[in-house]
Amino acid sequence: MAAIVVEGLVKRYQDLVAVDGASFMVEEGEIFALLGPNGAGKTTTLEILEGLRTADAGRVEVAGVDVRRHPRQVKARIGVQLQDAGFFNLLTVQETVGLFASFHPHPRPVESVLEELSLQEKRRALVRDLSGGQRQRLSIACALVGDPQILFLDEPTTGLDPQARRALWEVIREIRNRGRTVVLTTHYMEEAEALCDRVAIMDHGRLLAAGTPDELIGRFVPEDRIHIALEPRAGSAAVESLPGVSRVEKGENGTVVLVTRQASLVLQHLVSIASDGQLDLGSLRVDRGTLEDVFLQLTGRRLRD
Ligand SMILES: Nc1ncnc2c1ncn2[C@@H]1O[C@H](COP(=O)(O)OP(=O)(O)OP(=O)(O)O)[C@@H](O)[C@H]1O
Repeated sequence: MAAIVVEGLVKRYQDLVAVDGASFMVEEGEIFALLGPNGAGKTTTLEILEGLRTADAGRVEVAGVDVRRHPRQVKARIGVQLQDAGFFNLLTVQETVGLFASFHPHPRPVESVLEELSLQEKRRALVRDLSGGQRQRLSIACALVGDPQILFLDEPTTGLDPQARRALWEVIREIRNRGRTVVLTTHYMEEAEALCDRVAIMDHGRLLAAGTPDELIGRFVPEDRIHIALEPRAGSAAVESLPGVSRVEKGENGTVVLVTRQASLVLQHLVSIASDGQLDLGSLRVDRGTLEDVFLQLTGRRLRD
């Protein structure tokens, strides 16, 4: 069953169309990302799903409930990560999660949520003494303590160092593995690729494409690039005519790049002619397309220009 259904969503701020007819679905039990640059309309979309803003047009169903008609019922089923400005600096971690637990009719035990977020050892620490990564985990703990079916995270890893970011990915995967649905926003392509089951790419309020990272890469950047360093005496002629090679480009440091939609076929042939002694392979690397390339293909520009 779908956890979320969005159809023809439109939101305007005066003359600006912040969300321009977005339609997508989120399946139960998946990690789903709205991915796009600053100003793409991700937060606006998320806040409409959460019942915090009203749409100008379109239909939004969350956990089977129409958000516009029954916002309270929706709020009882979701968890929303607040930015840490909402915390009291002089409360401890345990007191903060306990406070959020008191807002819900059937909260989870505070202790089990602290454990899930690896915050047990910090339970007596004051909020003001936490690191950036610990604050992010605390804000997720507060969103989880009400035992929501669907968890919303707005840019959960922004500002974290790579290690804290990876630790948080693990936490988010665990939440999914416990059968919950996670909807997040990010402008990190590699985060969406590594963490999310499905992504929707947004730009200027429009939803450009949605699918698993593999589907999007397969659809929009179907070519792989096989970089090979040939020993000086080997000519590139032997590899240029291999079956499956669409074209040959020059790579860095004199490498030859075979562009192909059939990487495994080309690799088999490469290995076979190398073992026949017809080719002396120095080194070999296969580059697949990335979501960054998908974005470039769809918009003509890089995400982080
Ligand atoms: N309350 C508001 N009033 C007027 N314009 C707004 C308001 N909120 C957002 N906008 C505008 O709507 C557009 C979409 O903003 P939104 O915050 O949804 O984008 P975003 O993709 O979440 O960006 P970011 O990654 O920077 O958070 C932006 O151009 C923004 O300036």
